[in-house]
Amino acid sequence: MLKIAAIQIDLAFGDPAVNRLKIKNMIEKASVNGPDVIVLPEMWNTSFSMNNLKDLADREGEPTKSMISELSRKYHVNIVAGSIADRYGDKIYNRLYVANRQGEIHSYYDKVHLVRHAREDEYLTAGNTSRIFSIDGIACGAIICYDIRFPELSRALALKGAKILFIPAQWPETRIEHWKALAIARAIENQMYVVAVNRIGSEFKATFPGNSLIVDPWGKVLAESNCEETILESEIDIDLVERIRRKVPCFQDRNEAAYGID
Ligand SMILES: NC(=O)CCC(=O)C(=O)O
Repeated sequence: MLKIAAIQIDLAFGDPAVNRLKIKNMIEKASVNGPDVIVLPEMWNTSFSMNNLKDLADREGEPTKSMISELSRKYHVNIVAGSIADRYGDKIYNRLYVANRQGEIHSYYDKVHLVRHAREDEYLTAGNTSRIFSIDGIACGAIICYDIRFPELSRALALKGAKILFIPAQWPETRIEHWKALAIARAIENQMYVVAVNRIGSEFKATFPGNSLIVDPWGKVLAESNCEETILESEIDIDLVERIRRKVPCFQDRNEAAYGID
């Protein structure tokens, strides 16, 4: 069994120092119950403070990487460090880092689909690949928020062997039905666990209702939060992935030749 702890919080707009402190405190709090994996929400250092992003974003992952590395080592826990605004030269990525229990940052993922209707693409550089990473020997993948609308990306991760899909987000209340339905759909169609972590609070005209979810590969919601600051916890049985893939063998019945996709 793998114990998941998803951190659902409000974020301070454009104030990385305040957000870092909050994240640190929440990781400490979550660690009390001995989780195997802690998961953080999207763009938790700066939030979507786009006009100031060049100044506020991390530089090549710092100081976030050092902080996450120290905390994962201290609490002997894997951390899927949500995503942060991360500047490399002139480019800023919406980037997720992964740390293991030894404090090694061993993988990262850059949000592939930027929200054009919210002008994310004017400030951020999109990623161009999906990545598999290991958590205690289990193949996992991550996508970020809007990426959930593109089933091809989650499917690519499933085909590469992912058994757990992590989805940090800042998903607004106005489209919350989509969030829940899509999280469950990604779990069912790929027969994998989905850990979908949203924030709460509000920014400009958007309100974020939380509704973080942990969904099993059958589509059953194991844990769901409402609109408050919380640590959403669930234990997951990774063997269930194979049991369900044997019972309903969709992956064996795929017919790529018929799909007409290169
Ligand atoms: N931060 C996001 O990617 C928001 C995505 C969203 O609101 C939507 O897809 O709807």
